[in-house]
Amino acid sequence: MGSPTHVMDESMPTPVTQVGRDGLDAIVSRPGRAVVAFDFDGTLAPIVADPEQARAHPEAAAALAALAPKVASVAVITGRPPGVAVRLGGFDGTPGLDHLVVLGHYGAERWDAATGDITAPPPHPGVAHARAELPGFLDRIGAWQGTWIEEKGRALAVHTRRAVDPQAAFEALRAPLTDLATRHGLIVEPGRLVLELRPPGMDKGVALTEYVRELGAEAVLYAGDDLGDLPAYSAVDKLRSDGVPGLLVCSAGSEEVPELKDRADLVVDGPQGVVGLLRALAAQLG
Ligand SMILES: O=P(O)(O)OC[C@H]1O[C@H](O[C@H]2O[C@H](CO)[C@@H](O)[C@H](O)[C@H]2O)[C@H](O)[C@@H](O)[C@@H]1O
Repeated sequence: MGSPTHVMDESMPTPVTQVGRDGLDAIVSRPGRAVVAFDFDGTLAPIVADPEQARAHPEAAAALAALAPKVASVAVITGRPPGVAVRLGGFDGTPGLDHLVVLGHYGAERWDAATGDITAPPPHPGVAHARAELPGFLDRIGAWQGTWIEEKGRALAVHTRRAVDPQAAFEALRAPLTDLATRHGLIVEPGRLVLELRPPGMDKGVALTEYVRELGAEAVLYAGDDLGDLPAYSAVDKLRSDGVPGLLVCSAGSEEVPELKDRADLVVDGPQGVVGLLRALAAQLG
């Protein structure tokens, strides 16, 4: 694959791959049959050291709102609890986003703007056990200073961005946290300097595929930046092979996760580039 197109301005870019161009053509020619879906952190929201301080790019909600009435659905698919993504994104009550869907916790929970309701399965008992064990466990294994636990309700995220050597701190935790997660029937979801202990059985690929099927969509766009977005990338590949054209976008604001760039049809410069793409697409759809 060649070097993907980078979006710097707000003209509609040309995807570097033929399948990506076909995906974009399908979205533009039948927008009312298209689902456009976005990851939150790193894609709609710039990465910051404290997850609670993260906010969607200041123009993201308006750009999503300009696009939403022109397509079948705009969705946010995130590892965050859906209510947190809605709050940090400023999505609730935004005119134009009255049908936004947020698939949170990698698709395990769903928030519908139309009702304001969150639907969620029962909690996994392993999370409570892991929660009780985790602080002492991190002390015992000598986790790097600056390592901290984000309480997510349905999951626990161990962050290393605040350590002196975040990547070394991350690598040192990977195997022991995988052991702990396995003992409690959980999986480890690696992300950008974060290892999340969460229930198995759902990922962004399953969430995206089910949503596309639910709507009977005939084209799909997915934009992401992190390892947790790779299942959604694979889902778009599979949908394409099943006859649903798709466009894969990588929000590449840093070199933290190089894995997505090579698989993307289009690379944009972080959340600012995603906002530019949203605007360009909305303008093209008239
Ligand atoms: O699926 P996403 O929307 O990308 O959410 C994945 C994780 O995002 C958050 O962590 C990331 O963003 C933080 C704020 O910018 C940053 O400090 C951290 O290093 C990143 O990994 C969130 O805190 C996690 O719970 C999500 O799983």
